Amino acid sequence: MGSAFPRLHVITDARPGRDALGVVAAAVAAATGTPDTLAVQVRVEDDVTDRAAYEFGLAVARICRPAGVMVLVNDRLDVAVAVDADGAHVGADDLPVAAARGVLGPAAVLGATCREPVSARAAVAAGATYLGVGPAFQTSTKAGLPAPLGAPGIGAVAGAVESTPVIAIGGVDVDAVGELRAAGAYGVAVVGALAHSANPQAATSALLKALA
Ligand SMILES: Cc1ncc(COP(=O)(O)OP(=O)(O)O)c(N)n1
Ligand SMILES: Cc1ncsc1CCOP(=O)(O)O
Ligand SMILES: [Mg+2]
Repeated sequence: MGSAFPRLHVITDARPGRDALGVVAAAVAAATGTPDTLAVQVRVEDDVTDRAAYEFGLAVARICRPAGVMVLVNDRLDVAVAVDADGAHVGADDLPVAAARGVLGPAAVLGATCREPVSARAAVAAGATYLGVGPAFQTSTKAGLPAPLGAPGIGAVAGAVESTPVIAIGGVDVDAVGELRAAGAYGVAVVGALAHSANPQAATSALLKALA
């Protein structure tokens, strides 16, 4: 893994019947030569067993590690440790940020979901190294979310935390990257933009180019 924090976070599509590993392999192939531009976040459905999540995380790590691509694990810190991931991502229903930092240790990458400046500053103070902020726009891959923040809402959080990278998530496609970056987002996280693409490698290349 290189020294720069990745601007593109590809999150595995947790829905049944999806070729999640195929998308990961395509994304990693698109990042050949620039591995530190990409992170892959292992995200599974809540009802997936820890054993299955672990096996899936190992399979993702086997694709990412040889290529030098960062691996993060959503929610399940034990799985993150067990597969020797670079870090993890937590939200409101997961371990608190300070507790997650305690589990992962000082060197790990730790992301926290935030939607507004006050909780964003608190997450950084508690040990978050990046923030996942959204939904930026309407999304079809996660239900029950609050109203979209739009680029201005993303920018409000980015302005509140200054040097902590803000990763915009939710309904993000390549056409939205410029607007989100202009608002202050450091990078973006995507599920559907790749999972719904007929050519996830080309879609990743386009996102990486827009983020460069
Ligand atoms: C980069 C990034 N941002 C936000 C999220 C969402 O995390 P969370 O709010 O805990 O929701 P779930 O993903 O666990 O359903 C994320 N995973 N990654
Ligand atoms: C996990 C998560 N949190 C907010 S939106 C989302 C899913 C990703 O959104 P999209 O599929 O629209 O990229
Ligand atoms: Mg979560």
